[in-house]
Amino acid sequence: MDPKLLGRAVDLATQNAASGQLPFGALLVRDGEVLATGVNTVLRDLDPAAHAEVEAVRAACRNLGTLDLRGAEIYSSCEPCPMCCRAAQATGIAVIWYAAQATDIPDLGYPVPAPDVFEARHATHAEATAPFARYLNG
Ligand SMILES: Nc1ccnc(=O)[nH]1
Repeated sequence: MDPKLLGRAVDLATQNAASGQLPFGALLVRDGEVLATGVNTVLRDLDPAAHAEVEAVRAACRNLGTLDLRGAEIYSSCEPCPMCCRAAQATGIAVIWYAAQATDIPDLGYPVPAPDVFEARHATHAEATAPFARYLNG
């Protein structure tokens, strides 16, 4: 953990807030090198997935031309949500360092309230696995 990098993530969040965006920022770092940064652009882009951490992961993948970010870590201004953790995990990232805790976040007027129970529901379909076969068989 490099406290300077955590400070840079917090600074990014403050700058983002100064431009009217939600107050979150993140750096993606490997071997002490900042590979990418991200800020929350959910409001500007009307994109509910545009969290700072996700934007940093996207930028790093684009910059490096790979989906493999193993060995990298994220420094975030704030505790990451499950979506950001999974996006980072999907690229091989194992650690997100964060400054503010979820309990520190005041009511920002966003996100909308989540349902008490969320379900991904299975429905039987005869061709459900056809896309996989098509992909593998060309
Ligand atoms: N940690 C975070 C919480 C909410 N939004 C973000 O972009 N990041």
